[in-house]
Amino acid sequence: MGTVLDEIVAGVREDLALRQASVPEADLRAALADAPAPRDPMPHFRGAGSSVIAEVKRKSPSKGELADIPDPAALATEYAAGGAAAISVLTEQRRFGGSLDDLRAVRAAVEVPVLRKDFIVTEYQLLEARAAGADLALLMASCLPDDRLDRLHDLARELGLTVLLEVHDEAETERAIEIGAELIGVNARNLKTLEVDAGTFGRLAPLVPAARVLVAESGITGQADVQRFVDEGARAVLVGEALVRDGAPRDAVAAMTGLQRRSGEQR
Ligand SMILES: O=C(O)c1ccccc1NCC(=O)[C@H](O)[C@H](O)COP(=O)(O)O
Repeated sequence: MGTVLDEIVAGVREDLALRQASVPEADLRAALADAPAPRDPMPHFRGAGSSVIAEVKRKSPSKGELADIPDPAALATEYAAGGAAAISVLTEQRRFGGSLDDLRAVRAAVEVPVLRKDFIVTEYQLLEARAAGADLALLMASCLPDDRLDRLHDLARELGLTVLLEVHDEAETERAIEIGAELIGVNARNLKTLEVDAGTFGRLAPLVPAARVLVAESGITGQADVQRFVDEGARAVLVGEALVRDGAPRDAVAAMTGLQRRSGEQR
């Protein structure tokens, strides 16, 4: 039997085949001419104190329904007002309830860079991301064999997308370093078992050269968690559930933003 991740990716591929049948790749490439210019999130992540990538997330395989989000643009506007450095939009439909329409709506509403958070396994999905106005795209080492990760990483950069390259163990971290990823996300959630281990970041961060920007992802519930990851070397945190469940998302983002490392050199 396959893992949850295998099942998600299989669904993603089925939905993708339908979209590819209705919008040929050539049309998508032509649409890129009309896409807004990509915005660079790196200066913000390299600034002083913690940055927050605030996520629009309706539901998840690990938790089921999280929040009713009828207007993702309104939520993103609150996040941006709280000081979010970027907005992550989960565009996977079956298990997370998202869409590229969510991403387009968010992109039109905020000035901060927008991340397409999905299970990207083909070139076509990167073209879709850019055509919809994404500034960043997630690539997950756990979903992609070496040669495919290399190709997608190269194409993303050609398209002007900043890649958030997600890792969960030592081998994936080595690959991310080798490939030259500037922005490396350490996901505390094991996507095969869905277990969250907050110790993952502290174990992997020392393997990563200081010039790369580290993002701590998943299971972050508030300021204390952010402070812990900042102390361990994170420049940014990616937060979904805690923000979508919070009645005051603007304040919640503000509380997680700008925290300084309490000891040691800033990465
Ligand atoms: O969130 C899940 O249950 C999940 C399951 C399988 C694959 C991916 C999954 N989540 C994607 C993410 O990486 C998170 O949405 C993101 O890191 C935010 O996590 P959280 O703050 O814990 O909502």
